[in-house]
Amino acid sequence: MKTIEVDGIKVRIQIWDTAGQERYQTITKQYYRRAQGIFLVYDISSERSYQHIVKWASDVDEYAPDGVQKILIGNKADEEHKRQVPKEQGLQLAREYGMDFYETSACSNLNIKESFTRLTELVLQAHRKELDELRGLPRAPTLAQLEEDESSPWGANTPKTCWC
Ligand SMILES: Nc1nc2c(ncn2[C@@H]2O[C@H](COP(=O)(O)OP(=O)(O)OP(=O)(O)O)[C@@H](O)[C@H]2O)c(=O)[nH]1
Repeated sequence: MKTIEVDGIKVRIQIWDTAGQERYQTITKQYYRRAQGIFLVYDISSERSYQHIVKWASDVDEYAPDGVQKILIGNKADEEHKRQVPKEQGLQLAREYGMDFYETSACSNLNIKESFTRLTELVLQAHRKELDELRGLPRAPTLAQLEEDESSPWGANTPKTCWC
C-alpha cells in the first residue's frame, strides 16, 4: 500500500507484483481481473524480456478489465553498459500499444515516482465521474437528462439553479 498525491488529491494505491515465472501464470492471471492500472515491465539489459512483453500485453487484453490503464516500463536503466534494448525500441512498442513509456531504475530511483504518479493519474482520469463526486463537483448532465428537462412540465425555460 502506498499513498501518493496527484493534483492535490491523496490517493491510496495497492500495488501487486506478479510473478514472472511460467509456473505461476495461472495465479498471475487472477490478479489482472481487479486491476485498474498495469505496468508492463521489461529489463533493458535483456532482449528476451522485451520480447516477452507481447505475451504479457495479450494476457492483459484477455484477463484485465476493459478500461485498465497501462504503461510500458524499461527497467534497470542504471545498467547502461549491459543495454540490449535501445530506448527508441521501447518507445516504438509503447507507441504501437498507445501506452506511455518510461525507462526506470529501481536501483538509482530513476522515474519510479514519476511512473507511479502517471499511472495513478491515468486511472483517476479514467474514473473522472467518481472523482468529481468525491470532490463534490456537480456532474455534467447527460443528453438524456437534458432532453427530459426540456420536455418536462416545468420545461427548458424554467431557470435552473443547479444540476445536482
Ligand atoms: N541493476 C538493477 N537491478 C535491478 C533493478 N530492479 C531489479 N533489479 C534486480 O533484478 C533482480 C530481479 O528483481 P525482481 O524484483 O525479483 O524481478 P521480478 O521481475 O519481480 O522477478 P520475478 O519475481 O521472477 O517476476 C534482483 O536481483 C533485483 O535486485 C534495477 O533497476 N537495476
